[in-house]
Amino acid sequence: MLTGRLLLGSGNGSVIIVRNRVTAFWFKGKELALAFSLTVSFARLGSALNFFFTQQFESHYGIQWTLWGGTILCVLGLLAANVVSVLDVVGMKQLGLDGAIKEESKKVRVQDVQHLPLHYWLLVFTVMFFYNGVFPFVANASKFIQDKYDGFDQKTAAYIVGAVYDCALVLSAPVGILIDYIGMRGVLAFFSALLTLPVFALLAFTDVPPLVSTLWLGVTYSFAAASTWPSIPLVVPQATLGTAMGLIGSVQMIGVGLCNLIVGTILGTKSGEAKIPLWRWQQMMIFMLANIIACVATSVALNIVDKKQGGTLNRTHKRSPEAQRSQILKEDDQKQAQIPLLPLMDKPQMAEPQSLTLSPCLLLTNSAPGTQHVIHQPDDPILSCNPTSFSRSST
Ligand SMILES: C[C@H](NC(=O)[C@@H](N)CCCCN)C(=O)O
Repeated sequence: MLTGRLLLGSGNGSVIIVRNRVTAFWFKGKELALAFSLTVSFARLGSALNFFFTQQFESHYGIQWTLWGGTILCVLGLLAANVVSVLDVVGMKQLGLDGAIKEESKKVRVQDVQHLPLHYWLLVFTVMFFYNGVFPFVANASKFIQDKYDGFDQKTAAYIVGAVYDCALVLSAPVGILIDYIGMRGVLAFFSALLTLPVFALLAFTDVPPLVSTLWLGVTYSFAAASTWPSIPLVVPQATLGTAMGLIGSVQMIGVGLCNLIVGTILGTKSGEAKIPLWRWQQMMIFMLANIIACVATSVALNIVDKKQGGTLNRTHKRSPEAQRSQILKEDDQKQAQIPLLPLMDKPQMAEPQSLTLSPCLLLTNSAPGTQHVIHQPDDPILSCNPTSFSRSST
């Protein structure tokens, strides 16, 4: 069992890192928050389907067929991953970026982790503390509801807990669209954490129906996920994005793992049957609260640092089609006037010969026959590469 779960965790963890890297690469400067939020929605759809159907499937067909069902789903995931991989490679080649990305990635060393910006580390801790309050709670909440409130059987309690993920399933995409338009990632991360505080206080110390708290948590969780994860590509260089995504996932899950151990110690029972006294549940909720308070603190620090460094997180990075079109027209005019590419840069310091910053989303091919347009996106740390491979080139 442990071996199986370790294998599942390592496979699943790697898939998440690659998926995040691919999403960040192809959607940066476009609907990045929506793209990330849709991955959260589909993950939560998986949780909801699992929640509603797996037990019934098992009681009809037995554990062996249920496990084979899981295996078939993994094979489907493998096929989908292959399709994504082909699309990624073909797309990179079409943009002429494949060689440059490989070159840049080769230069990334483990020591580079220490050069990841303060922004990034504050995001890591904001994410870790937030999820420390959510995942261990969701894992134990069904038992809590049965122990604390009268009249809830196991199934009803499980449905009430499931409301956290059902809410995220529905809200993630609209929240992603909103964030793509308004930016405000740092501010929303802060408010998501702040507004999560009452959830645990209500559960621990009042008789307000638990569904209110789980729906509320579903809303703040949707905003927290949609504002934090898509912020990472905005603060780290493209070549270290895979490392940055992997690291944040590891720190997050180490935090959640440790919290699960602490919660286990607080609740003090291994038996699923015995009723756990309310004071123990209250201690657990206070522990969840402490994590969310830490999350509020790190998100405040995140916003302060972000403001000092130009406000990248709270700005919108999505370009309207008009903005993209006017940039193309501007470049066309300059091309006709035989003005070289580099003076197009908005920021003079970005125009150093060794460091040209590009997003694939702003590299438009075929807008004029045989011509590849390279459009600079200001403040975009996505890719540092040799300008000769990217300047306007005839194809
Ligand atoms: C987007 C976020 N993803 C994660 O937290 C993953 N690192 C781990 C998911 C594990 C779920 N059992 C999320 O799902 O909110």
